[in-house]
Order: sequence, then structure tokens, then C-alpha cells
Amino acid sequence: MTNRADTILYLDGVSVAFDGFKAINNLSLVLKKGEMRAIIGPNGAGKTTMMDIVTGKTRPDDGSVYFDGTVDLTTHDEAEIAILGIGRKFQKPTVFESLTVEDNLALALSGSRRVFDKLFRKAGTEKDRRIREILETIRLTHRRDWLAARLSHGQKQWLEIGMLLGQDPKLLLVDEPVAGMTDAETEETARLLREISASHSVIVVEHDMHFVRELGVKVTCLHEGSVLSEGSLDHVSSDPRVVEVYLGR
Ligand SMILES: Nc1ncnc2c1ncn2[C@@H]1O[C@H](COP(=O)(O)OP(=O)(O)OP(=O)(O)O)[C@@H](O)[C@H]1O
Repeated sequence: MTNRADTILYLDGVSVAFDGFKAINNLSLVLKKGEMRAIIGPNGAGKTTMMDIVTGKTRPDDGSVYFDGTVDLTTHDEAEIAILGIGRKFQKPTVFESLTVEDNLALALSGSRRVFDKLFRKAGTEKDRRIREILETIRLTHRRDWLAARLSHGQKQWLEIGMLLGQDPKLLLVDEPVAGMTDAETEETARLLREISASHSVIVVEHDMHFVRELGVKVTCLHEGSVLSEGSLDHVSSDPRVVEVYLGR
């Protein structure tokens, strides 16, 4: 078993039931610091509920949930967990359509940098530098002044990932980022997340196996609230149990 001190996320024996139905059932999942992991699994496998537990939206009935080695997430609420450094991107983009790309990012940054702004007069310059840096990462430098409403669906997803980065999370949870994207956008998103994972820990939930292959990371397949199979995509996708409940459907 991995030493908890080296982990960014450590779930051990986690269970949660809704009206007696175990949506998460003795789940153990460990993410090392700096790791990116892809989570796959059939509908109802517990992927969303697992993310809800990590972000404090749902309290587990049993088990341990630790962040960054030492922080017991079960003792913190959603707002505290966000401040601790766990950012979540939901499937549907929720950018402000009537604001420019830059203003969307500025807004995301201001939330986390308020104290910084007050302390340093040069904060404006620092904020501008961060915005430029994030625009580069999310491939939207040339769309800086566009209203977000004009962006393609894929670009809106990237902008939202950028807004998440603006909060400087240590761990990013990304839910089905490429649903509805073109093939070219999907491939670019894999590159983008690989770049982000050089300096962040990332969990990506996704059904698109082509995209998961492009990510090139360790894969965990959930089923009935626990880990069914884990390892390289080749290992997991050739596991007969995974084929039976998920890939072979
Ligand atoms: N608040 C809730 N109340 C009752 N049942 C719930 C609740 N949340 C989730 N469930 C049930 O728990 C199970 C796991 O659901 P969950 O949404 O976590 O699966 P998932 O792997 O994210 O599926 P999908 O791929 O469809 O998003 C499902 O059977 C779901 O109906």
C-alpha cells in the first residue's frame, strides 16, 4: 500500500448508501502527488458520487478520505475543501457568456487573490501575467477579447478549465471534458490536460476511450461503487470483467 504521506488523494474503505442502496461500496483509491488518473465505468458505477465525496458535497457513511497526505476531508465542508485546493469542473460549461474570455478569467482569479490584491500594489501586473499564462495554456490567447458566448463548445470547456486553474488548485477533478467536442478539440484537450498535469494532480472521468488513450495515464474502472480493475488502459480494457460490464455493452 502506498504511504499516505506521498498521496494527494487517499480513499480507503469508503461507503455511502442512499436509501439503503450502496452507491459507493468499500471503495479504495489512491492518487499520488502529481499523478493524473482516468476514471471509467458504466452508468451508475459511482463516479459522480465519488467526486461528490471528495468535494464534500456528500458525506461518506464509512471509510477514510484524505487530501494531500494529512487533511481529513470528512471533517470539512464544500467551501473549505475548495479553499484547501480541490477544484471541480462539471460536465456542462458554466462560463459567463456575456463577459469576455479575459473577464471570465479575471473574475476567477479575483476570488482567490483578494488578499494578495490588498497586500501588493503590483497585484494588477501579477494578475495580468497569470491571465496571459492561463490563456496560453487553454489555447485562447487569440480569443482574449471575445465574448464567451462566441466560443465553440470545446473552447468554453477550455475556458472553464482555465477558470479552475485561476483558483490554483492542487487537485483538479474534471467530469467528462470532451463530451460534445469535435475530434480535433478532443485531441487538443488531451494535450492540454497532459500539460496541466505537469504541475497539478488531476482526476478525469470520461467515457470516450479514444480520449483516455490519448491521455496515456493509469486507468481505474469503477463498477457498483468499487474498483473493478486498475492499471494501464491496455490492461484494464482487456480485463474480461471490464469488457463484460462496460466496454462490451
Ligand atoms: N442523491 C442520490 N440519491 C439516491 N441515489 C443516488 C444519489 N446519487 C447517486 N445515486 C445512485 O447511486 C448510483 C451511482 O451514481 P453515480 O451518479 O455516482 O454514477 P456514475 O458512475 O457517475 O454514472 P454516470 O456515468 O451515469 O454519470 C446510481 O445508481 C445513482 O442512481
